[in-house]
Order: sequence, then C-alpha cells, then structure tokens
Amino acid sequence: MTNPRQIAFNALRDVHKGAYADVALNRALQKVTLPNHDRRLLTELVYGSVRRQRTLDALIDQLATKKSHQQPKDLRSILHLGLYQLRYQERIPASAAVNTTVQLAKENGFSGLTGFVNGLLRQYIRLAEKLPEPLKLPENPVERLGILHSFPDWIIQVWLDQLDLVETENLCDWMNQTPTIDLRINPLRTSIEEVETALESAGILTRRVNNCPQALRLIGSTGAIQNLPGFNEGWWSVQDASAQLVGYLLHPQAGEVVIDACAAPGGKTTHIAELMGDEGEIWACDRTASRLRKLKENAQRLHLQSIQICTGDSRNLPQFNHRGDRLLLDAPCSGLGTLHRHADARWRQTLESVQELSILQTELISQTSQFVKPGGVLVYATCTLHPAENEGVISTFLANHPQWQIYPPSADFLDSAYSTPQGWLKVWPHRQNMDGFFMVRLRKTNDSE
Ligand SMILES: C[S@@+](CC[C@H](N)C(=O)[O-])C[C@H]1O[C@@H](n2cnc3c(N)ncnc32)[C@H](O)[C@@H]1O
Repeated sequence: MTNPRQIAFNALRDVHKGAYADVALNRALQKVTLPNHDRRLLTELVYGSVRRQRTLDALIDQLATKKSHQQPKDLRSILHLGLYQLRYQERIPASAAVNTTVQLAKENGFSGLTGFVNGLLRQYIRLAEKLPEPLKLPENPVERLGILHSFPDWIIQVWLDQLDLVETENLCDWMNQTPTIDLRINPLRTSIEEVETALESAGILTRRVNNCPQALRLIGSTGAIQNLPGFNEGWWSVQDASAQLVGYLLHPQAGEVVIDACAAPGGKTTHIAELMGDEGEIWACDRTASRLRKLKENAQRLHLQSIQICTGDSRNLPQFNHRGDRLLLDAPCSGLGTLHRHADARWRQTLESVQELSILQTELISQTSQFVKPGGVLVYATCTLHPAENEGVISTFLANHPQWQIYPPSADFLDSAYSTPQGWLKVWPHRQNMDGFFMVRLRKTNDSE
C-alpha cells in the first residue's frame, strides 16, 4: 500500500482504538516504503488530524445534520482528514483534498455516503471563500479558544489563569506548530563550532539559542537524526534548549556526588556528567528498567563513565545509602509544556491525572530530599505549566521542610533571562521559543546554620 492518505486513515483508526499517535504512525511507517514527501504528508495528516480534533469535530457539528460523535468512527476520521487538508494544508489544492477524501470513503465501506462527504467538504470550501473564519464560535472565551485552537477547556483555563487572552492565544498557536529539534553539544568530545561546521557541510542549517550556551537548533528537515554527522562519535545529544537549562541550574561540580532521581532516558544525567567533566559519582535512578537501558546506551555513545544505575521507585529505595551534594528531581508530569511534541497528549491528560501526578511529585520530593547532604542542593523540574505540579508542589514542600530554602541560580544568564520574582524559573514557550518548563533550585541548611 503506498497511498499516504489510506495509511493515515489506518493509523487514525488505531489512535481511535487507544494507540498513542506516535506509536500508530511509526507502526504504519514501518510497514511501507514511501518517498520522503509522502512520509512527510502522512506524518502531517496523522498528527494534524489528532491535534486539531476538536476544531474538526466542531466543523462536522456545524456542517452535518448528525453531530461528529454520532457519526460512525471511521467516517469521522475520513472527514477529519478531508477537513484538515482544506483548513490547514494550503499546499494541497482543495479539489485534490475533496477527491481523495471521497475516494477514501468509497474504499473504506462508505460508498453509499460519498455524496455526503463531497457535499460537506464543498460546503466548507464555499464558507471559507466567503468568510475569514468559517467556523461558528461561541462567545465564552474559554470555549472559543478551545474550539478554535483545539484544546480541552480545562487546559485553556489553566493558561488563562496565568496569562491574558492575547498571550493564551499565542501559546495555543505555539503548541500547534511542528516542534523544532535542538542539539546539546558534548564539550568533552567536540566544540559547538566544530558541530556547526560539520552540519553545514552536510547541508543542515543551524542556529544558536540565546542564553543556552551549548545548544544548536536545527532549521528545516534533517532526515533521520542518527545519520547526522557526530551522532556515533558522541558529539551531541538531542535535547530541547529549555531542558538544557536544568543542568545549568543544578550547577554540578567535578568530583561531587550527584543523584538524578528520575533519570531515564538520561537527557539530563548525561548533561550533568558533561558539566562535571565526567569526574565524580552520578547515580541515575528510575523505576522503568527499559528506559534505563536507553540511558545506558546514551551514556556509552557519549563515552561517559561516571554514571551508575539504580533501578527502583525513588520514593522507596531502602538499599540506596548514598548521599548527594546535589540531587535532580526531573519529575514525571502532565507535559503541558510539550504538547506540541505529542499530538494526542492534550486529549490524554485530565484534571484528575494532574491531581494524581501532583501527589506523586509531592511524595517524590519529600522522600528524595532525604538523600541530600546538609548544605546540599536539590533542583525540582517539570515540563508542565500546571501550577499544581510546580508552584503548588514546591510551596507545600517548603512549608513542611523548614530546613530547605529557595536558592537562586548561579549562572547570570539563567537569572536574567528566566527567573521569576519568587525565585523559580518558568519558561513560557511563546515568549522564549522553547519547550515549557518549570525549575527551581533549593538548598538544605547546614547542621551548623
Ligand atoms: C520526565 S521523565 C525523566 C526524563 C529524564 N530526566 C531525562 O532528562 O531524560 C520522568 C521519569 O520518572 C520516572 N518515574 C516515574 N515515577 C517514578 C518513581 N516513583 N521513582 C522513580 N522514577 C520514576 C519515569 O520512569 C520517567 O523516566
């Protein structure tokens, strides 16, 4: 099978049965050999239709007699694919979008409904020719933004509680973009200049990222990342610029004992080892063995020796008797800062899952803080923008642990570019053009203090 729209439809069918969008897409891609432009189209159609699901459903509700959720599931997916192309894929001529969607309907059990599919799509085209926004939107700002930008109301509300309407809309737009890829250069093997030159020779454009000293952002499409120069040599890792800031905030020093309590797959552990010149003792703890295997592979590729592995639940590690000068808790979270990287994440998380995560995070920080020596440092980080998982966890922790205090960043660039008056760092994607992140550094008082 080589028709990217049919393959996209099959992948969407898997997603609607519960598969993760990236898993369904990779499974579909593995079964076929497609030219690059068709692979790109397939990826765009699957991720786009999943991401824009609420907007596309609202259009079906508006244009059909039966609501989207009353349509047969497969027909709904076919309509999503057609409407997605008409609304968001300017490069695809409208006639091609309509004809291929009608064909999909015919070939997937809806030959009796091709007239309906054709009529609905053509009705959309007519509206779009007449009106700047063919979608009818409610007055209520939460619902309006949710339908227009395709987010659940509760996420819009979380953002509106922290940002004004214009910024919330900018953030929605940002989260609907195709994500960029950043590299973190390994200064123990190479230099940022050498990587820039090697990538340029391979025809890959890059640019530096302000206030993130070892980051290079890749511009345009790159093909398989493992084929880029320097991967096998351990010159760089893929890591978003904002995740790189966490290592700088921790500020580990050569010779120290550092514990990474939720370490896998090791993006930050390996950064810590690089910052320490690979000298010292780094404990990478995580409860997921398969992810720790990835961490091991990454450390080997980067030629790092100082990392040791500890598998288990970091809330309960009775045999772990090491005490750290520094501890990183890069906690499991709802990922509201990286919704652009996971097309279906906005539909998977709920207020209840956020609530459960905040309990886990509170338990993790309270238990793992005991692994830190007096006078030592703990960095708590998440890639979410939900205050219950960030400010809330830290405020509760500080209220219950008077020997801990907020300890501002050491690096000037962190302080000036990202700090908040409260002392934590919050990266808002639409402001800083990188993944959303929250991070705070805390210090445990010395026994003598
Ligand atoms: C945000 S990810 C860590 C990413 C990692 N620090 C990096 O930069 O590559 C959170 C990790 O926490 C782990 N985790 C979740 N609950 C845990 C627990 N109770 N104890 C230890 N690890 C846990 C998950 O397996 C996952 O690998």
